[in-house]
Amino acid sequence: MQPNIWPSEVPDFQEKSYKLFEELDKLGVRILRALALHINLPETFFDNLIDSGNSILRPIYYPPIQDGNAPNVRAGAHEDINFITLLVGASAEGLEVLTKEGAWLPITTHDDAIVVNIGDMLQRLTNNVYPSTTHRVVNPTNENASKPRYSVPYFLHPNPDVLLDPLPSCITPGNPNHYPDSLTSHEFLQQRLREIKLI
Ligand SMILES: O=C(O)CCC(=O)C(=O)O
Ligand SMILES: [Fe+2]
Repeated sequence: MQPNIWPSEVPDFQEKSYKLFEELDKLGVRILRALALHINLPETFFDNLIDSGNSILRPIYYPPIQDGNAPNVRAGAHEDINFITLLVGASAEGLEVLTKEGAWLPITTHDDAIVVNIGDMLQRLTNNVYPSTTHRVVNPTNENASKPRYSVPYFLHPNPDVLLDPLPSCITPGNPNHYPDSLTSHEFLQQRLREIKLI
């Protein structure tokens, strides 16, 4: 992984970013505990699968769109690769999630609300019991269209050696194993990064 770039123009950037990273990481542990209980796993089941600091806090800058003919989509429909993603409110609307009915639902958060998306690694581990959230970012149609957009997702990743094979408790006659090939989280990540041509 590339080293962090710390802008010197913003005095407390490094300290505040680390603080945000740590707080989102703690929140992620709590959310995974709730997700574990909901599918009858021990509450702390995920705790030692995510304790090696493999997660990423990624500030994203979407440039302003000044060209009226530019595509309306800033980030195309996709699923995140990791366990869960925590999104603090972005600087402008635009995030949309795909509902079960196949409609795009705009998600606009205020104040201290945090959006939680399930990623493909959790989907795999739970044999689709927790399906990953398909989402995209569109360009707003109001005056925010011509402004840049900032968003800072926290991608909570399992440790690289975690086996992402479906948990036996998530395999039932009605939900047979969808992922018979054994893969570690590291192998899964490499496979996905190759698919999207990032490596
Ligand atoms: O910009 C956002 O609000 C979401 C970004 C996103 O979906 C991603 O980076 O995977
Ligand atoms: Fe995403």
